[in-house]
Amino acid sequence: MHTASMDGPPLIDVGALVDPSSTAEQRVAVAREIDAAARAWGFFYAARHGVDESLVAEVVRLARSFFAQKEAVKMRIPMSAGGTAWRGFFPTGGELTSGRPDWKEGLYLGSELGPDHPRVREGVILHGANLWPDIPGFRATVLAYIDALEALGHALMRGCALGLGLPEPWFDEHGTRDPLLLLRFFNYPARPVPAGVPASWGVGEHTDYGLLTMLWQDEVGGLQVRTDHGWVDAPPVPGTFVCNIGDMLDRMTGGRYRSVPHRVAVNTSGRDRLSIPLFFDPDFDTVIQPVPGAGPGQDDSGRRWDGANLQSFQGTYGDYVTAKVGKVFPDLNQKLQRY
Ligand SMILES: O=C(O)CCC(=O)C(=O)O
Ligand SMILES: [Fe+2]
Repeated sequence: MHTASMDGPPLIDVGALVDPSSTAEQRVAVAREIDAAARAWGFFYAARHGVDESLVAEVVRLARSFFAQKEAVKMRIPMSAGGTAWRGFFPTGGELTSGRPDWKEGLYLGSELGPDHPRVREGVILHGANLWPDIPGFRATVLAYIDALEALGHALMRGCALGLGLPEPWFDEHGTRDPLLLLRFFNYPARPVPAGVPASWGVGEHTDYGLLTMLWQDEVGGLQVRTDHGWVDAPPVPGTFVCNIGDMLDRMTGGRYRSVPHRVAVNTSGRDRLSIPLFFDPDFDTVIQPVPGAGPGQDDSGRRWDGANLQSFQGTYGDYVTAKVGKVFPDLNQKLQRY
């Protein structure tokens, strides 16, 4: 296993997991590397991931053209218009990750569900239609990207299953048949934090809620990962996705695969930083249960950013994420309380 930087998360060639002609032996070899990285770091870089380079480049171009618009144009699709589907644009300072505003702006997207979808009809949070900016090609390209990353997510989860000694399709049959997919475009402005705005981070320390996050980042850098020996950079590596384990996979594996805190420094590079995470999460109705062979997880509340004992969580993924969402977006919380 080579490392992406001297002492950053490992870089893994995941080609065998996405290549239909690979052998079981080749896939097991990749799974072993993912297993080691998920235990030691909770993070790895996925190289040779099979997502078309030109599709990635097109998404990046569209994301940049979205953020380059005037604030008033971006505010034509504010998150407040997305309601409980949790879609749309929020301006810098609009998201509170660790109770403080983050110095970033973002566009929230996800699987496109029409008004007749049963969950949309029921008003289930995080489900619904996107708010599309008025930019040619935006919708088709974003939806193609979500599909491509969904395929990669399933492939990486099959690698996790193999790494855990489970049958390859184990997660497909236990929670990811219809995964919750959330896509975000983030712009960390070069513009400094104005005096009086209490923003100390691009994104404050947090863990991700679901199973697996696949993040594209540009060449600016700023992502940091917590280790037992302090914070370590996860610098940009062209052609890769930074992948990290979320809370639910930590819970399901009894802490064997770790959902590790990370954060993004305020951008002082002099140019804007773009990042694009895709959150590959369990089906909303999945009751989160330990995988076969998972030991009893240890209470890790003393180490966790939110003081929660993840291993004691009982319920569906929907229960978990609903409780979290309201803390990050106070406006949405008010809606949830009414809901
Ligand atoms: O922008 C990044 O590099 C990381 C963002 C992140 O951690 C998140 O959105 O959960
Ligand atoms: Fe994150």
